[in-house]
Amino acid sequence: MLPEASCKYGYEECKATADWLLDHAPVQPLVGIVCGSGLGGLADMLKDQKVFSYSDIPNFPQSTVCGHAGRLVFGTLKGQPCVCMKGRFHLYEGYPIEKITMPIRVFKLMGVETVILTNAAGGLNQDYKVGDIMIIKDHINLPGFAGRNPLCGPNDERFGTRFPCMSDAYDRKLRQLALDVGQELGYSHFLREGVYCVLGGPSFETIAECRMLNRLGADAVGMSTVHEVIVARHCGMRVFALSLISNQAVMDYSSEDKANHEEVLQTGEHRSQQLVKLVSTIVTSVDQHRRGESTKSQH
Ligand SMILES: O=P(O)(O)O[C@@H]1C[C@H](O)[C@@H](CO)O1
Ligand SMILES: Nc1nc2[nH]cnc2c(=O)[nH]1
Repeated sequence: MLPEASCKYGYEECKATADWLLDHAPVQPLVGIVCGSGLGGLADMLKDQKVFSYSDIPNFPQSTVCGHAGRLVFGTLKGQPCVCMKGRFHLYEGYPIEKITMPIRVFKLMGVETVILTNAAGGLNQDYKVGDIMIIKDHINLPGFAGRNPLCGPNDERFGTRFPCMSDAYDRKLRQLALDVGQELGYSHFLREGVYCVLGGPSFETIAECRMLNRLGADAVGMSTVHEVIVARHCGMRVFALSLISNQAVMDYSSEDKANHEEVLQTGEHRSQQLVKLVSTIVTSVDQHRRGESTKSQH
């Protein structure tokens, strides 16, 4: 017997949402940006904005977490048409995993080619400091080990293949571009490259869990991004992702430190200017890169 098709957030619903947005938006976006906890300021960099409340968008989930405003912002960045999610969805909010990632498929159906994801994360790597920005080069999908993968269930070939590759999930050229841009901006002393591990949350990790994750090869731990990355790669979009190290994961039994959401939001505020500068310069360069590629292909 075939498994029951769970079509609640399937192709037709994503297409209806994408069509509705395209009918109402001022631009057709090529770049999609997802703002992490406390990083909603990234949306402010867009010019000529048109803002939609998630509650007004057909089929869209609602934000329930402080630091996630629940607004979709369309606009341009140096002429580049963009869409920015000011607020994302997390497993711990109680949403089905395919609902968390539904906006990524809506991005795809609106014509987005490159997705830039940001998050706040706890630093596991002992060389990292609070306020560092980590370019994600790879991930560990811990919920995926237990079968929680957004691609579980019937595969819709209109989005992508049944068995997508993930060894190249984080675009190498965009990572290099970010390192170059970071160097030009004088950010190299707080720019890192590392491995992000997703957990379900909402409780923060125990000391033993942090030690284990670090030994497994994770440099930072969080509660998001990976599911969105898997869905974005499944449907062929280019992915770039950043973690803001918002707090140091507690790894020492003598420490009095306690992870908390207030610190996460505060670090976002402190680093927001540099993060905006970094992301906006990358987006502008992505455009030049794309134009360069299309000029090349015409010759
Ligand atoms: O949406 P992100 O991954 O930035 O949010 C992180 C994980 C939790 O939602 C929250 C914990 O402070 O921040
Ligand atoms: N799981 C997890 N998510 C975070 N988001 C921001 N900081 C943290 C953290 O320390 N752990």
